[in-house]
Amino acid sequence: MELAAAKAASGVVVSRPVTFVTGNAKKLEEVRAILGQTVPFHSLKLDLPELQGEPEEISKEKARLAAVEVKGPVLVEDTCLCFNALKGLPGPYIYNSSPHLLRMFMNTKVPSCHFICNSNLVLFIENLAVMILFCGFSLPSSNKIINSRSKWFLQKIGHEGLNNLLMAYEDKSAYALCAFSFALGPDAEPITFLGKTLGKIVAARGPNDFGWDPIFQPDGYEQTYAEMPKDEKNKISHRSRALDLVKSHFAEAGYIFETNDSKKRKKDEE
Ligand SMILES: O=P(O)(O)OP(=O)(O)OP(=O)(O)OC[C@H]1O[C@@H](n2cnc3c(O)ncnc32)[C@H](O)[C@@H]1O
Ligand SMILES: [Mg+2]
Repeated sequence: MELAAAKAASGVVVSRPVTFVTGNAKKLEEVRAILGQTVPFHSLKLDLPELQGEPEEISKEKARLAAVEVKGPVLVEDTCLCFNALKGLPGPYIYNSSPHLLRMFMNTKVPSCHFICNSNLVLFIENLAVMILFCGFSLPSSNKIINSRSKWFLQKIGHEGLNNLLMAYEDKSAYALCAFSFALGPDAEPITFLGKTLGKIVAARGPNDFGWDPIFQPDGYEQTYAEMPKDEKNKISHRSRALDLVKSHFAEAGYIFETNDSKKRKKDEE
């Protein structure tokens, strides 16, 4: 189906550059460095609701909504950090939760704390409650379940909290998953490109300037994402793997982007 869409798009004239919709400056920095000149794009911050579900579906729906807003070609991205011991959670919910419920929980002492001597068990129960709260809260909207758009979870429990979620498990393995979706316009079905990097969750090391980079150590490396030079992360990251597929798609589809110059030339020739 997606292949057919790509074939049908071959040689399609696109009237303007792709709008990469994101509100995350660090993400944008990496996308710029990885894509270079291969895909003509500019960026735009739009506050879009994010569907609850599988990463691919969240990303696709985000592209549909973005294309309607932009009325043109859009690229969107959704990134997850998934813990194998927790069957893939936090996953897409790494940054989405209800601030009200979370704040309520953070300010409430678990009653059983007074009676349980094993502090690891207390921590485990607290973590479990956090997981239930942040995965369980959703609002029905337009027949779809849409997450509360607030971005508090990572900020609230931090790197240490994310490590603590795995405290009761020996398996610290995890993966970073990136889902880009591209839609030619509001009427086109988005195409999704996935990139995955395997690794493990470690105590935070390195500069704290991009999300969970300090606690993710990719397999085969002694450094966390945060400790790596940027160009090294960009060679092996979930984002670069997904963007390699985006680049191949653009190369194969042969979209023709009209620039202001080419539009002017065409007008002059007429
Ligand atoms: O506007 P969008 O593009 O959605 O930006 P966002 O910041 O909401 O981004 P996501 O929903 O895709 O990402 C969820 C969280 O994961 C973080 N994140 C995304 N990519 C990351 C990376 O490569 N390294 C570390 N953290 C990352 C990001 O900062 C968020 O806290
Ligand atoms: Mg987001």
